Formats: sequence, C-alpha cells, structure tokens
Amino acid sequence: MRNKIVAANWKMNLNLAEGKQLVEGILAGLPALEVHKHVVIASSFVHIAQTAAQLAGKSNIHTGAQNCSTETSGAYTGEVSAAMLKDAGVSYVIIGHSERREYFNETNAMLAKKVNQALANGLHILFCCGEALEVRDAGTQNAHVEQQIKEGIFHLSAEQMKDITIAYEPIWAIGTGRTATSAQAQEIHAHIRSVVAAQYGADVANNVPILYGGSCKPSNAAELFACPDVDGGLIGGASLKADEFLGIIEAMKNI
Ligand SMILES: O=C(CO)COP(=O)(O)O
Repeated sequence: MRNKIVAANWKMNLNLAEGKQLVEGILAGLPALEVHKHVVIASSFVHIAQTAAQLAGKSNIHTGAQNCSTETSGAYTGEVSAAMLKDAGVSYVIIGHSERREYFNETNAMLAKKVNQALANGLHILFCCGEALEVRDAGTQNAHVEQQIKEGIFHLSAEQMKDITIAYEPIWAIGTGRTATSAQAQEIHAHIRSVVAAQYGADVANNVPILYGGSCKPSNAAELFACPDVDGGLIGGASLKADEFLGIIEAMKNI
C-alpha cells in the first residue's frame, strides 16, 4: 500500500512562539497513525530547528522545509542547502511550489537541480505541479502538469522515485476558497499516475503518493481523499490552525 500523507505548508507565516504553540496543538490532538500514514510540517527555515526538536522521537510526523538551494555550498548569499536542512532535522522538502515558480522565477530546470540536491542529501521530496486558471480554461491542464513533471523529475531512476511524492495544486484553487471538485482532482491525479506509469512502469506509478492541494479544509478533505488516486493533501491556510489541520488529518482515517 502506498503512503498517505497530509502535509502542512505554513508559507511565510507565524513567529517562533506561534509555530511552537501550533505544533503543540497538533501533537496534543494527533491520532495514532497507521504505518503508511504520515504528517509533515513544512515551516519556514527559521522554525525548523524548533519544530524538529518538538517532533524528535515521534513516529509518522516529520519536519519539512518549503525550499532548498540548487547549489551544494559556498558563496550563495541567502540560500539554504539541502545538506543544512538534513542536518537541522528535515526529512521532507517541498520543491516547485507555484508561488516559487511564479514569484521567484523557478524554472523546471532549476527544480530538477533542487530535486537532485534533496535526494543526494537523503530528503523526501514533495514535488508540486499545477496549472493556472487560463490553462484550465483552455483545457490543456493535463499537458501542462505532464511537462512540469517530466522536466522536474523524469531524469530520476526508478529507485530514486521512491523518495518522490507529487502534489497537484491547481493555482486557481490556492488560497481562493475555490477547491477542485473531487472529479476534477481524480481525473488529473489519474493522468499524473498514468504519465509516471508510462515512464517507469506500473509498480513505480502505483507507489507514488499524489497529494491534492488548494483550499483543502476539514469540510472537503474526506471527499477529496476518497478518490482512488488522491493520497492525501498539501495544506496551506487550514494548516495554520491546529483544529483545522487535525480535522484534515482525521479525514485520512478512511484511506
Ligand atoms: O498552496 C497550498 C499548499 O501548498 C494550498 O494553499 P491553501 O490551502 O491555502 O489553498
């Protein structure tokens, strides 16, 4: 059975005290998770050491980061390397979020380098893809995400794909309150899995978790997660409140 994952993406929110309190709240309400179910807390770089200390020794709940450098080390002012993240206690890193692609001009070629850095340092990757509203309106979303995935991760070996989780996040659903319907999510998740199968075969494709992200909330999570090709969620706004995030983790119960 492939892994099921609910991941928090705090984005650029919360001070240290707020982050600490939020993790305490999540831990206080966290249900016992089956062996294949995982929770990830992807905070800002500033929170990582604190979060890692809070999660130390806990099973199935992991410290994450939202980005890593394309480079290994050296004179890259402002950058944080995958090795530094690993050393600080990170086990999952988000790569290719649409906000990084859009506001920081991250190209698929840069993302492929980040993927290589993360894997070389023993990190699991949450690799994001997803289309803008114009692409969805034009009906070319499948080809769009296919290209993002091909250029971002298809240079990897089948063995390396074991550390990849794909997150489908339609840009028109991020922070907008407008969620993809479960039918829309299932359709494109199935397409993503078929693209992985065409490249790597059915075994690899069946083992790659594919998460949905975009205005996921306790009220819609169970329906989205019930889709056969939706293996959990990448959560923005609703991950900033312990009760809402726990409600989404609860929705993983039946998958
Ligand atoms: O971008 C997202 C997670 O990475 C989704 O954000 P929201 O849940 O706030 O729509």
